[in-house]
Amino acid sequence: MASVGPNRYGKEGVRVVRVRRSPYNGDTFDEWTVRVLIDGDFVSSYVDGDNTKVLPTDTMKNTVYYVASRTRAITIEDFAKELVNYLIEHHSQIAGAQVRVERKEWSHMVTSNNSRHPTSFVQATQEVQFTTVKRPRHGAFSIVSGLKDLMVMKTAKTSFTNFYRDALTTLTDSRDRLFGTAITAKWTYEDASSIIDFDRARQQIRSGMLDVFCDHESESVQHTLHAMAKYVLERVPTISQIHLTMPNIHCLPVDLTRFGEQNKNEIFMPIDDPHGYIQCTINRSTMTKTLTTHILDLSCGRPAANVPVRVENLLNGEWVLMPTTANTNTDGRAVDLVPADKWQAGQWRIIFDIASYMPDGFYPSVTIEFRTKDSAHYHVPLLLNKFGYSTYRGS
Ligand SMILES: O=c1[nH]c(=O)c2[nH]c(=O)[nH]c2[nH]1
Repeated sequence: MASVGPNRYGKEGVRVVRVRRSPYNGDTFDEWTVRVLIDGDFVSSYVDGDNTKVLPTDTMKNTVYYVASRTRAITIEDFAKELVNYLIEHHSQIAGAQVRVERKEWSHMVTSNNSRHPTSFVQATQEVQFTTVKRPRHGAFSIVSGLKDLMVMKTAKTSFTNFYRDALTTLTDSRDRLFGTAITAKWTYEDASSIIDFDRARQQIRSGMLDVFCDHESESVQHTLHAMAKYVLERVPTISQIHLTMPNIHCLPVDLTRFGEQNKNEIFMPIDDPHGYIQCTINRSTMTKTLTTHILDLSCGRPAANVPVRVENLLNGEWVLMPTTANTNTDGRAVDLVPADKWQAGQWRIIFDIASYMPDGFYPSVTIEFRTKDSAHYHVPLLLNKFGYSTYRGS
């Protein structure tokens, strides 16, 4: 007997261009490619050829255009969330939906007199941004976002030495090779149902990866990949995991002695294939914990979600803002508020910006100052109502 296992279907490659018109600030231009997949009560369509519950994939394509025309979403993640919700809310036979959106970067053209042209755009990079947003009918969103084809190269601080050797090893140590790769990064949001500024997170992740790539004293692709992922996890608290793929696009020095010339490490031959291929997933749970907090709203006995939190350290008599800024999640928590390399014994303060959470409260913001004796994990919560607050050293 044959039985139908997991199945899903949908539309792939729905291409959408969206122009948002603004006579004052100039237009915006988005190019998205969308894939919609649904699962649910569809076994009879496979077994009996019964199409009565089958939402045509052609209708799914139309739904993409319809939701695109109505949405106020700026980010691909928020658009994908709306599309998932629309499909689940309008079709009772759907048990779960997932939407993938890929976005190509078009930016305003800058003309030769250095002004941003309001209605002309250029695609200056091959880089693609993407997201996959999923939700079961009775469950929470999960969101994995990323970018691919981010081409980078470094010509210094890159070696590969002291590697394992056997009888077939011909590679020699190199202390001054080139390191070129096309980065693919995929990260998972910890609490995808909370309000997240997805574009800001993507920007922080992208620039964090590139900062590390530039300055890292690389012993290998593996070594730099890990440093990039760790740095990003420490600075972007809304993500719980990052997966990086970094092919090693070899550039081999050309032997110029055949032509009576010396190669001063300047002339290389790029090799497409074969190439090295390095992948690794780094999870937050395997990392050192630093400072965490949570806010409990005592007026209703519930966690206070989406409250902006920042941390400062007293260094040489001045308060220095830490690079990690966070909003509390739906459990009222904010984790890893300080990057591990900055977490040390000293005087610290957490500033909770509660004005928007409690607009009629007495305190627009609360600052909690405390001293740490070491770089162990500290948990400093805030218990809050409209007219009072308290705190304690938690664990
Ligand atoms: O950074 C590298 N990692 C490797 O695993 C490897 N293997 C190799 O031949 N060259 C390199 N380079």
